[in-house]
Amino acid sequence: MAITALAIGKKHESWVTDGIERYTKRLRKPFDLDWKLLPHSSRDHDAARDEESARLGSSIRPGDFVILLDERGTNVSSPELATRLQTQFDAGRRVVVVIGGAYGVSAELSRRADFVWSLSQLVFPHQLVRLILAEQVYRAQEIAAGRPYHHT
Ligand SMILES: C[S@@+](CC[C@H](N)C(=O)[O-])C[C@H]1O[C@@H](n2cnc3c(N)ncnc32)[C@H](O)[C@@H]1O
Repeated sequence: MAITALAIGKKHESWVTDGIERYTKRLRKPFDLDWKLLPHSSRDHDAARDEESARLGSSIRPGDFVILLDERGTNVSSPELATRLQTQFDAGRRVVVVIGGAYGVSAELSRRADFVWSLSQLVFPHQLVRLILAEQVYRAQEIAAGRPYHHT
């Protein structure tokens, strides 16, 4: 179990590192986030997207529950996210969250997703999406545990 976050770009940039650390270090199983950071493609646009998507896809196993972050997906509330994650943990599935690179992900990788999650219709830089993901997973953990971090 646990959550694997797959992202393009070998490191967290300095302007988001503190924030990502702040939340990641507070996570405990099964909500702990295991960051797998993959290199950018040196190619252009569609070729970069396809190469990066192939790399992201090769880190996904057949039984994984794949959440793709994409602004064209579905919005969920934080309590609903907590429930969705807990359901997958209860089923014994590893959750993999995919953050695309500058050009998003291929149609093939998109089809593999079990859930396409939109944070907003606004497009965010992928480094900022890492930070939002870390905070939302921490929030989901606290909601699932019944602790008061999330005020409704
Ligand atoms: C700069 S965006 C790429 C946007 C690009 N237009 C595309 O075709 O997907 C990089 C990645 O950040 C994530 N992302 C950006 N904004 C998002 C949002 N509002 N909701 C969910 N994910 C988002 C997605 O994973 C996206 O692939």
